[in-house]
Parts: sequence; C-alpha cells; structure tokens
Amino acid sequence: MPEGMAKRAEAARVRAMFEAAGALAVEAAVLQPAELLLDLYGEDIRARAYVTSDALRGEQMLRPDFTVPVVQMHMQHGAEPARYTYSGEVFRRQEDDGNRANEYLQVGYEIFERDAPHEADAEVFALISSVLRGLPVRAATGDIGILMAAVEGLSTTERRKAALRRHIWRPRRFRALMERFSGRADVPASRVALLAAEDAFAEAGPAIGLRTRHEVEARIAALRKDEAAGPLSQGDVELMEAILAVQETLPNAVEQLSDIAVDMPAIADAVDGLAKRTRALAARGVDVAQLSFEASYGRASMEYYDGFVFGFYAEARADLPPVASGGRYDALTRQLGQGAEIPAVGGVVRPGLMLGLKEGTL
Ligand SMILES: N[C@@H](Cc1c[nH]c[nH+]1)C(=O)O
Repeated sequence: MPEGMAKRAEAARVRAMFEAAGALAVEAAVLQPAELLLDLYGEDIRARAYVTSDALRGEQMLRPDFTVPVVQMHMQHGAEPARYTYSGEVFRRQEDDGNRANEYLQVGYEIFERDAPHEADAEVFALISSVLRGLPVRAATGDIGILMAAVEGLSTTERRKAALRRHIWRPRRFRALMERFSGRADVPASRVALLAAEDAFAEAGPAIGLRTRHEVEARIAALRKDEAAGPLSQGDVELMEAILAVQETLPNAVEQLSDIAVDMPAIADAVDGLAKRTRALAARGVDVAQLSFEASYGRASMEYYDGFVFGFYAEARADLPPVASGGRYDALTRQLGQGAEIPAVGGVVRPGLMLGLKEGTL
C-alpha cells in the first residue's frame, strides 16, 4: 500500500477507537481566519503558520491544529458537555529542521466537561495510552496551572505578575525577569538614569518615534512605580525555583509540590488537582509510579494550555516530534465563548509516526 494510504488507514483506525470511546466525528476547514484565531496559539505557532490573504475574507491560514477550530465551532453552538474526534492534516512551517514534516496527519480527541476535570484529564491520557499500547514510547507530563498559580502567589505588583505570566512560555525570558525583579540582575544604566532624571525629556531631542509624549510619560511613570515596589523576596525566588526544578515520578512530584505548597499556599488548589488527577490516572490503570512529571514540561508548546499537559515520545528517537500530545485549555473556551465557557481537555496522535514506529521505518 502506498505510504499516504497506509497513514490514512491508520488514522481511520484510531479515529474509530475515539468514536468507540464516545466521541462525535467532526471536520474543520483547511483555511481558517487568521486575524481571529492565530493569536490564540501564541508566539511559536504564530511564527510558523502559513498565512495568506483573501480579498473577501481577509487573512487566512492553513489550520495549524484542530483544537482552536473545534472549540470555536463548539462554543458557537452553546457550551454543553461534548466529546469530539477528528482526523486530517495540519500545517506548520519548519524553520530549523528540514527533516520535520510541515504537513502531517493528526487524529484528535477533545472533551468538554464541567465536572471533575481530573477525570477528564485521566480519560484523555488513558485513551491515548491505549491507542499507543505496544509502541516503544515514553510519556512526559506537566501542569501549566501550577506555574500560573505560583506566579499569582508571588508578593509583587500586578504588572510584574502579568509580565511573568506572559513569559511562562519563554523559560529564558522568565528566568531573566525573575532575576531582574529580585534585584539579582543589574538594572541597565540607561534605565537608572531615565528613572532618576528630574525631567526625562530635557535631553531627549526632538520626538521621532510613533509614541506620543503622553504615552512615553505613562510608561516612565509605570517604570518608576515598578522600581518603588522593591525587589521580590528571596523566599519567593527560592519557592519559584523549587517548583521549576520538580522533576520526579508523579507520586513523588505530588509529595514535593505539597511540601512547597505549605510555604506557598497559592499553589495548594492546583497541587490538590494534581493529586486527584494522579488517583484518577491510577484508577484507569495507568502506572503512575513510572510516569514522569516535570513542572517545567510543556512550556514551549501551545500557549492555550492552562492545566494538565502531556506528550508521548519515541523512546529511542529523541530527535522526533511527539507521537502524541495534548493538554487542558479551559481559558480558550472562554476566549471563544462570547460570554460562555466550559472546561476542556484533549490530545492528538500522529498516525504517520505511529506507523513508522510499528514498522520500524523511522
Ligand atoms: N491541538 C494540539 C493537541 C491538542 C488537542 N487537544 C488539546 N491539545 C496540537 O496540535 O498540538
């Protein structure tokens, strides 16, 4: 059988498994409205989407995934509980590695469910595990919700928290901000001079930028306020570092994070959610004692994730993209919900990679 057909047959087989688990099969257009949807993916995908323009419809993009169009479709028809499956190509530019496909098949499963989010998380993970059973893959898990709660729990200004929240997805930038806010990195001399100046405009020369004088003044005022807020405490910095360093089997991670939560109560609910998810996974037969959890995992993927995140990787081929991946995206349903929202979680598998692993042709 030609390779493309074999992949399609594999995709159909997986989709049938997702339908058997209770999902309704849906489709999404290949061309999606970029102006409306592209920002929801975050920086990485925004840079990698194929965007083109259309005189009638404005900017269009080749769908970079199905989750966003499926959420949009679901929220247009109310926000009731539902389960969906889909199968088809997604398109992402590859900038660094020419061997990685820029067009490939995904088969996905999405759950919209109000009650017991940990049960829905476990359902998606266990279902995808069962689809991959027998293949040489290992799983990795994380939880973006714990990082978001940790940022929320810092004793600092709302402005600094917002900056850290935005950069959860850019670990190096996040670290640099933590250093700056804690006073460990020097403030650039030009910034010190600007903030100390009696009249910041005195030696500024003529206005040549696009910002108005009023906007520049507002920015300087915000920077002064930020400086006056004082540094993040050493304790906060250490707690954040301790969280980011958690890399353990799932039960040990729950234990470590519970210890940290004693000193940072802001993460207690999120850690409780992790403990519940761990029990729900075990109840579905997942060997949680062998499952790895990394607090920093998932910080480079879709920026719509805000809770559980996971991926399955070919054991002997660290160079390959994940064979399956997914996560929770509650806030995305609110962003597309026109006032409505419903917690949601899902994941995809790549039938092309599954087949390659099965046949040893990767
Ligand atoms: N859409 C995600 C996978 C996913 C599905 N549901 C949740 N996450 C991706 O393409 O990477």
